[in-house]
Amino acid sequence: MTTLAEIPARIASHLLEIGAVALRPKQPFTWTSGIKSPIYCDNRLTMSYPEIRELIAESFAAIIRAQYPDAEVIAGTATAGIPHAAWVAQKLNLPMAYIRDKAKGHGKENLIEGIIKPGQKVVVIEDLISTGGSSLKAALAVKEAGAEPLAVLAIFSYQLDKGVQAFAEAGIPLQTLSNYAALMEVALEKGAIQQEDVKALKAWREDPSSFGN
Ligand SMILES: O=P(O)(O)OC[C@H]1O[C@H](OP(=O)(O)OP(=O)(O)O)[C@H](O)[C@@H]1O
Ligand SMILES: O=C(O)c1cc(=O)[nH]c(=O)[nH]1
Repeated sequence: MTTLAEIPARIASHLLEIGAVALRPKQPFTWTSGIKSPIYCDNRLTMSYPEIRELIAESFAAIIRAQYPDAEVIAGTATAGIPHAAWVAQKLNLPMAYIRDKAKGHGKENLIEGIIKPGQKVVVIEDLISTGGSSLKAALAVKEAGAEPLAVLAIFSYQLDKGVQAFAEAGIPLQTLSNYAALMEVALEKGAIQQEDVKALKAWREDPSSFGN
């Protein structure tokens, strides 16, 4: 049995094992925020591993049962949060919705798909937090629908100052199953990265916006 305290290392270890974490310092990745980064974490790969996605869903569900027992809707962020939200909603026998990054340009032109009613308490499920921009936008959409975002839960956070501050300013609780610190520790232990990689990543994290420019 895994205790809650073991989850960050266990999830980090799984992400490394399935090749979700890529380092590419010489050919930086472009993140959704426009930030150039020597590291990319593709949590979407967890969908393809039933035992890992089950651990993720059960961990999210345990947090919601313990801390947000009033949750009435589980809402995924499009696209990578959607499957995890579906598995959590199924476990908790709660309604599920998802929130697009922008309203659909045709059909019903919805931003939110599924039902979120005014006054309902909503937990937002995201796969990853970099700047927090995407998930906070989703939480804002929940508010604009007249509902209450109780928290954002995500699989992984880079723990960047920008993201941490954005959540604090928005007054929305953020909880993640794993994070950058746990990933670095496990990756060093496993020999997946070397001390010099950690040093280079540290320099990038201190000023991510100017990296690769
Ligand atoms: O915290 P942020 O700076 O907003 O970055 C994190 C977001 O970026 C990724 O989504 P992406 O835009 O790549 O879209 P996807 O979910 O459709 O893959 C990820 O799934 C998060 O939603
Ligand atoms: O910020 C992003 O766009 C981002 C970073 C990352 O490591 N993984 C991901 O899926 N998106």
